Amino acid sequence: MELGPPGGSGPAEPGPRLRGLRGADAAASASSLSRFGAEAGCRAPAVAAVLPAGGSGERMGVPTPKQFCPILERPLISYTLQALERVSWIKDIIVAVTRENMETMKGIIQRYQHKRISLVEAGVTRHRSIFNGLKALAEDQPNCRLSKPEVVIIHDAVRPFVEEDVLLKVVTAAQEHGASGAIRPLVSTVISPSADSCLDHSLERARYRASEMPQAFLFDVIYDAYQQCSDYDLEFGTECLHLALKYSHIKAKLVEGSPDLWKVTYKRDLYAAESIIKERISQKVCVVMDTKEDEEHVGHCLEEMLKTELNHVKVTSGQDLQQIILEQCYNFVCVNVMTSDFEETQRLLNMVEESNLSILYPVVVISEEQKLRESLRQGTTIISALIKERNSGLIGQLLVA
Ligand SMILES: Nc1ccn([C@@H]2O[C@H](COP(=O)(O)OP(=O)(O)OP(=O)(O)O)[C@@H](O)[C@H]2O)c(=O)n1
Ligand SMILES: O=C(CO)[C@H](O)[C@H](O)COP(=O)(O)O
Repeated sequence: MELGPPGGSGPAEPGPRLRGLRGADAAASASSLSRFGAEAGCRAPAVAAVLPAGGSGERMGVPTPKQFCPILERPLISYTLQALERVSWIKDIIVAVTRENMETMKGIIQRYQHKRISLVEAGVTRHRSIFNGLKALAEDQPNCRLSKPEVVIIHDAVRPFVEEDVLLKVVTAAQEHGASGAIRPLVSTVISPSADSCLDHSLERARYRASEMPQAFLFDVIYDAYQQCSDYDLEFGTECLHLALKYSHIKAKLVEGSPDLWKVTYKRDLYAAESIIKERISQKVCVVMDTKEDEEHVGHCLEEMLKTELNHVKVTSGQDLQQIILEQCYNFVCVNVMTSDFEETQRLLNMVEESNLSILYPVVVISEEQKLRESLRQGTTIISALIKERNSGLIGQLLVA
């Protein structure tokens, strides 16, 4: 078992530019847990998360385990970690990975500057991987820098679209009921075949639900259950809520989850995940103008036109760039009207690269006011198409219209 930040020194700290917003985010996020807790009549608990990431992804049918498969050039697991890291009240994130993928995982943590992560060795089944994660959090582990949380979230590494609201709901429900999990309506009816592959019986679909993730538990409830459960459970079990019921006699509170909580399982799920990510990061675009006056002319018109295609369009001067990057905008359009030396554009490129997230940021440069004025509609169509398509071959390119 490996504990503590991977790679000795752990992932690099964010630069001072990034710290400000994260601090503000953290405060807002932490208070959301206390507020939520207060509304539900509970106090904010200490929370950690365990992410099983030790599978081989057989059903995906590709050699790389699915959690390491790239989506827009970034490994799937990195999106899941990012989703959990955004939630500042999750103190520790324990990821279970196989020994052979330990270095790959450390590389991902380093590359994407993931925080609050500890690695443990995965087991041969999902339940065994989760159990290893829980053991790392239990108080009695020697040389362990982690402390036992009151509530532990369990979430598959291959469910990247988990939002803070559902995490809050399962954590608060776990605090009250001992266990909680996200559910979804069934898409297909569940039937039971007989030995000769004939229908034995079918279930009434409306009465059943699909069990999804995240799930949350009072730590002692789920840890006790894992300590008591049989080898058969650890080998063939698929449901943590069931272990809490069977061994700790806790009936989990079920919480309605969003459709995006599904588990990436087959190859087509990677394409679906990519589409969702593209859709999300295409919604915000920042148009950087090189002079104030232009905002009233080309910039203003461009902004208005882009708004017909994209949700959030913000025109800014180059001075505000740092703030825009802090707000995690993923698309920049530089309009160089007054100059042709691309100084401002180069500054933007440098900042985007330094922010270490550049892989997701296409940069589009439109030059020459006259041309842009003449074909504003065409320019808008090209810009929106580039942003929505996110062809990796165009990332970081200077496109001169
Ligand atoms: N020994 C295992 C098996 C699975 N998992 C993790 O459990 C989660 C959900 O499991 P599943 O979707 O079944 O993943 P795989 O086992 O990798 O997929 P498959 O069943 O297709 O092989 C995944 O994040 C997976 O990495 C794990 O930590 N340890
Ligand atoms: O949905 C789930 C929770 O109930 C689990 O993700 C699922 O049970 C994992 O099982 P498997 O690894 O066999 O796909």
